[in-house]
Amino acid sequence: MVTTVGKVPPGDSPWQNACLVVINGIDLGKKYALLQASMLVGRSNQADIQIDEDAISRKHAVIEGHEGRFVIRDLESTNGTYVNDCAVREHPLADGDQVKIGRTILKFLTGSNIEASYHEEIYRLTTIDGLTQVYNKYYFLKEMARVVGRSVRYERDLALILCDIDYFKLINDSYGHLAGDHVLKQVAQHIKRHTHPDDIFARYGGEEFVALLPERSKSTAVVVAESLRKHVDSEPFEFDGVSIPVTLSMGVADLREARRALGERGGISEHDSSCFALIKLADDRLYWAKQIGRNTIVAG
Ligand SMILES: Nc1nc2c(ncn2[C@@H]2O[C@H](COP(=O)(O)OP(=O)(O)OP(=O)(O)O)[C@@H](O)[C@H]2O)c(=O)[nH]1
Repeated sequence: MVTTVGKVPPGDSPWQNACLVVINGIDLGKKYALLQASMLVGRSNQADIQIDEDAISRKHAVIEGHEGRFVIRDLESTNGTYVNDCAVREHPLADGDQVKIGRTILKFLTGSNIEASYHEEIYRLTTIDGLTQVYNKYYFLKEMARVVGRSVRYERDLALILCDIDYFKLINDSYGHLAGDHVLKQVAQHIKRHTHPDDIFARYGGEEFVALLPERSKSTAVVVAESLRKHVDSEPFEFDGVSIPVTLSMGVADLREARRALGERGGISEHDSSCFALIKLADDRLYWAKQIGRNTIVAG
């Protein structure tokens, strides 16, 4: 039997219908078609999938394709290769799997309509944060404008919680970036569990999250925030068998007080400034929560 290793001519390849798309990290949205029987992933400029990131080894992993099946193999890299958050030495890839090397996440796509899947994925990238899989800031601000408009029109309550992980840089520095990423994902899941399906919750920045609570007063939002704060404070965050202490600081505000602070009334045109005023009020309070010692909530 003769096995041909090397470039497969486009059009003849059962592998042309597979690719990796960067969903987190440098070159977001970049697509790598898996056209060769063996593709090297690493920092080296010899790599077929070259990712210039410190946390990635020069020859980090290899993806091998045979008869439409793909396997990823770690090449004894320093920081490991992960598939769907599990460290792997060698692992078959299935459609939708997320491969993480260093800070980069690549999504494996395969199937008969790879272009459609790819465009769907690109659309997801405009609304969903690749690391935490919750909404991103772009989506949040768009939705917030809509919800604020409705709350003003019908004079309904609307509260906002802005939440920041304390000393997150120290977590990265002490336990490594992979541990930091793990904490971000866990915190996102905790917030999700503490919010209502009608709430709009997003990753707002590096280690900052935001939740908009329609038809809820500030006092209700404070109860939600306090329960979340306590939960995260007492919950063990574990990564690679190591326990990481995590706490949150939060600023809480509501639309009525934000609009009072703005000194405006009625009309459509000021929705943008109402959004801005609400975020600013919560952000000022978050700043105070940090100043007075962290692991706390400021709401007024
Ligand atoms: N692991 C990881 N780190 C990130 C990510 N995004 C941002 N960061 C890091 O988050 C850190 C934020 O640090 P700072 O803004 O100094 O805040 P902090 O250390 O949390 O300090 P306080 O907010 O004052 O308690 C920076 O070191 C960023 O590099 C990410 O996606 N993953």
